[in-house]
Amino acid sequence: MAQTHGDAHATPSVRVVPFGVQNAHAVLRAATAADDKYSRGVVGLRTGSVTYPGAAVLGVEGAWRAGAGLVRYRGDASALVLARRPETVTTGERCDAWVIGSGQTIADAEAAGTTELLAGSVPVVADAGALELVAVPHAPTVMTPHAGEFARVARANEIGLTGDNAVDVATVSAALGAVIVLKRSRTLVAAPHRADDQAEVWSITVETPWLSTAGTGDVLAGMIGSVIAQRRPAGFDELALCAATAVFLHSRAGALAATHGSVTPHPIVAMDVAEMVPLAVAEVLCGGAE
Ligand SMILES: NC(=O)C1=CN([C@@H]2O[C@H](COP(=O)(O)OP(=O)(O)OC[C@H]3O[C@@H](n4cnc5c(N)ncnc54)[C@H](OP(=O)(O)O)[C@@H]3O)[C@@H](O)[C@H]2O)[C@@H](O)CC1
Ligand SMILES: Nc1ncnc2c1ncn2[C@@H]1O[C@H](COP(=O)(O)OP(=O)(O)O)[C@@H](O)[C@H]1O
Repeated sequence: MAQTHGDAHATPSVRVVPFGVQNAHAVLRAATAADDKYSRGVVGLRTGSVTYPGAAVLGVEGAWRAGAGLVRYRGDASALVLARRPETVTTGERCDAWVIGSGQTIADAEAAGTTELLAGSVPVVADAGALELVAVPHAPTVMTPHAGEFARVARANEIGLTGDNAVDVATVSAALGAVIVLKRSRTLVAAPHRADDQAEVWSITVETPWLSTAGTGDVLAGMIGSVIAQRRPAGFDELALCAATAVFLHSRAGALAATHGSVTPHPIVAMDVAEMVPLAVAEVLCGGAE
């Protein structure tokens, strides 16, 4: 995948485009009789740590629930991951996408091989502790910062921010040559663009504020890896579509979880969101709410 680097100091012209069910429908595909677990997509996670083993469990659950044919887990939380999801394979390195950094410090992410993965050719989803290790990525990379992490990434790479989120996400994406998913109540997804082109930024308004609960970002990172592994995107624009599709599914799953059993939305936990992802996938596959 060719990299595109813009001028980090230029203010790009940006068009914000809402990402909806039809966009997601064009990215996902249903399993067919010709499929096997490998053709369905293999996603690998090097996530979690002794301090945050739960992040690994949540990411693995998100990866399975979004439809990957096989999920590998390599890291410190194998016992917990297998207790929750015995389907997970804890050996092997061959994957269609990697997820790294959730539940890790920068040192944990370095020890887990982030640098080696970023130097490879398999797409990488860089979350939490892996974010500041992405300088000029070589692997096709999706970065998934929340607002605090986004500011830290910009500072670490000496990229000035304007305060306009759409402009800033396009600027950081162009400067780092990576897809950026800026997670908020309205999540923005930008792919690297040429400095002289208008940047298109996908926007997904998260359906329920109950999604603002610890660990939902870890679920999302696994889901993004899963959609990438299934789709095997050919370039940055498709990589961004995969990331936006996972954000859309995550938002729908959050809304389904928050209204499960009652019309009035209610509190949810991150695992509730992961458990509703298959229903969100079904909605998208049939092109809209059932
Ligand atoms: N069960 C598990 O294992 C879980 C594990 N987890 C793992 O924990 C690790 C730490 O992740 P984390 O996001 O809690 O801390 P971190 O990135 O250092 O941010 C700290 C500072 O940043 C800011 N800030 C934060 N959010 C912001 C926002 N939305 N919007 C704006 N600002 C925001 C805020 O700073 P302030 O604004 O207060 O100055 C805050 O004090 C990470 O590896 C993650 O994967 C979690 O996923 C939970 C479940
Ligand atoms: N007010 C809000 N309304 C809707 N969604 C939100 C809101 N605040 C955060 N979110 C979503 O919640 C998730 C939180 O992710 P993150 O900050 O990485 O949490 P964690 O690290 O605890 O997993 C993101 O998907 C984000 O878009």
